[in-house]
Amino acid sequence: MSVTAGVRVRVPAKVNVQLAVGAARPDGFHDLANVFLAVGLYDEITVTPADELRITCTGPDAAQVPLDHTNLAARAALALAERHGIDPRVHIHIAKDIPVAGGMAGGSADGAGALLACDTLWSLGSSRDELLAICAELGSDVPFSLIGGAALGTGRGEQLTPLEVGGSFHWVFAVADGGLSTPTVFREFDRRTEGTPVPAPSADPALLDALRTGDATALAGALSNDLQPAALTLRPSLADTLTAGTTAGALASLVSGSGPTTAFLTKDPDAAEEVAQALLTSGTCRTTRVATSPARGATVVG
Ligand SMILES: C[C@](O)(CO)[C@H](O)COP(=O)(O)OP(=O)(O)OC[C@H]1O[C@@H](n2ccc(N)nc2=O)[C@H](O)[C@@H]1O
Ligand SMILES: Nc1ncnc2c1ncn2[C@@H]1O[C@H](COP(=O)(O)OP(=O)(O)OP(=O)(O)O)[C@@H](O)[C@H]1O
Repeated sequence: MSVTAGVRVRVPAKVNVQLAVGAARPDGFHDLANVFLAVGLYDEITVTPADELRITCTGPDAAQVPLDHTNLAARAALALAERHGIDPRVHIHIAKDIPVAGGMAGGSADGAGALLACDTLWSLGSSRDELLAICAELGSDVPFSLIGGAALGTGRGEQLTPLEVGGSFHWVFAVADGGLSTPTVFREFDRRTEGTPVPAPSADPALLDALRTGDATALAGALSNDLQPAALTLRPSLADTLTAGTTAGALASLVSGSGPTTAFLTKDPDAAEEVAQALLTSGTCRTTRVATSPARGATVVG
């Protein structure tokens, strides 16, 4: 009996250490200055040849993941297959560890991972730029999931400039009950800013410097997220989570992307464990995760 080997790809989650949001564009998207940092929480995507395109998912949040062709992993396989005239008959298995609808780009990670895995399985040898172009069609966060590390995303977040990171940063993530819809959070941003001029978004030089030098205290002073007030309006209980983490000794806290996951920067791994424990005890979140950044982008691991 012959066994056809699959391809396994590991893809990290992200936190936005700066998310500067401009006014809504005519296409409904917002121009961003989006400073992405990949964190060491991973989904693993395995693709194997099959009779038809099929998705399965395991992990604590698996029940919330769509298993039809709206799944970003399926969309990635279909987009790549179409471009190369291939019949996308693969089984895509997602071992999901990234919180779903948590503002940590979990679906985007699966899209980028499936794209790299199918490209490898089908021996297409696409260039990084070809893969990035497909990623950008799939979603604003997907290109960053492919490259990982740290990067400034402009346009709607899909135009990436890699950034230097001079050290490790230690994070705690507090996972909330239920998700927040990204479009709803952007709409709330629009409602809050209606009638006031929204400045063009730009990256904060102090923040880029803190990343470059690996200075956690300086990074803590520069963290910012223009979507945070909108996320807090939609989910007021997140304010208690943010307070619980800072009271427990985090250097700084913020909502991760569109939320509702909250992120806490700590000075070292021991402090991260302490903050995670205090957050759990506070009862202001469903669970916590500790992770270090930066992390490598989508990588074939087997
Ligand atoms: C909040 C972030 O996660 C920060 O990294 C991203 O901006 C969202 O990226 P994403 O989930 O990949 O979003 P997409 O799938 O591209 O877009 C989903 C929806 O979010 C809103 N959206 C997204 C990105 C952007 N620059 N402006 C927007 O207004 C739009 O309503 C869009 O229809
Ligand atoms: N592979 C996938 N994993 C999780 N959700 C997916 C996937 N594909 C499609 N989705 C859909 O996308 C929605 C958002 O899920 P996701 O976990 O990507 O959110 P997010 O982390 O907040 O995204 P972002 O940070 O990029 O805005 C889910 O509610 C689900 O319906």
